[in-house]
Amino acid sequence: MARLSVRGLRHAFHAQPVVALPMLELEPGLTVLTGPSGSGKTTLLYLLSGLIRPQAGAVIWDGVDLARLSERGRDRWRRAHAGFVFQDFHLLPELSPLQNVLMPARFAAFSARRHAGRAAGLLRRFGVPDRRCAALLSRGEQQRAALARALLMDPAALFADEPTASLDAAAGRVVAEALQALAAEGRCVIAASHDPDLIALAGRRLHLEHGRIEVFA
Ligand SMILES: Nc1ncnc2c1ncn2[C@@H]1O[C@H](COP(=O)(O)OP(=O)(O)OP(=O)(O)O)[C@@H](O)[C@H]1O
Repeated sequence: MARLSVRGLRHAFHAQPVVALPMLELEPGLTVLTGPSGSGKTTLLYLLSGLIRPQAGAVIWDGVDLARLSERGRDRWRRAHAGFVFQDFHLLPELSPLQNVLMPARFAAFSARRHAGRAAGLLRRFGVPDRRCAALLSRGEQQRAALARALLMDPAALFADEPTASLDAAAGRVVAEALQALAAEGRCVIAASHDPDLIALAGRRLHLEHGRIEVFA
């Protein structure tokens, strides 16, 4: 079970403060980051997942401070502990859904064959049909395939940037409910979103505005 502690987190672009978060403790559950465009939601997601190193402060996952790791160390941490879902899926359209889901295994010590059963199980779980290539999936199916890919290595932390923004309301609700179910299984799921359905399912909301962050339980 993942636990996140943030202390004195600050990050600025061109001397313009974007993220200032003195303290945050997160246990497994669904947390949504809200706020107007440009308020720093994506930047905060990147800081919490170690994609960028903060200029000040600590981002501690289960005792490991990502801010003290090298870029390679953070890469290694992400491969073992983090999954990512993006607004536009980021699937490779010419590969099958199964091949897409297996992508994270290419860096793993085990061969892709060891992961094939788990990948197929995840596609079944999210109701993604077997097609010749991912480009033939509906948008909702593509995002569910992306969710399956994010879960291949069974990460304790799942990060999602506007995961329902490219979907219609019905497909978006399916993805939002899947994120809630994944959080209920003991993961820290952190999603930036404007989607009222997803926000309504969150156990916690962080609202970003003018560099300030308010926490709503
Ligand atoms: N690499 C960068 N270099 C310079 N400025 C950046 C960089 N990344 C983000 N910013 C700036 O930081 C601010 C916050 O951007 P960010 O993408 O985190 O906001 P957001 O809340 O996710 O916005 P949106 O909802 O539009 O995606 C913006 O003013 C943006 O222009």
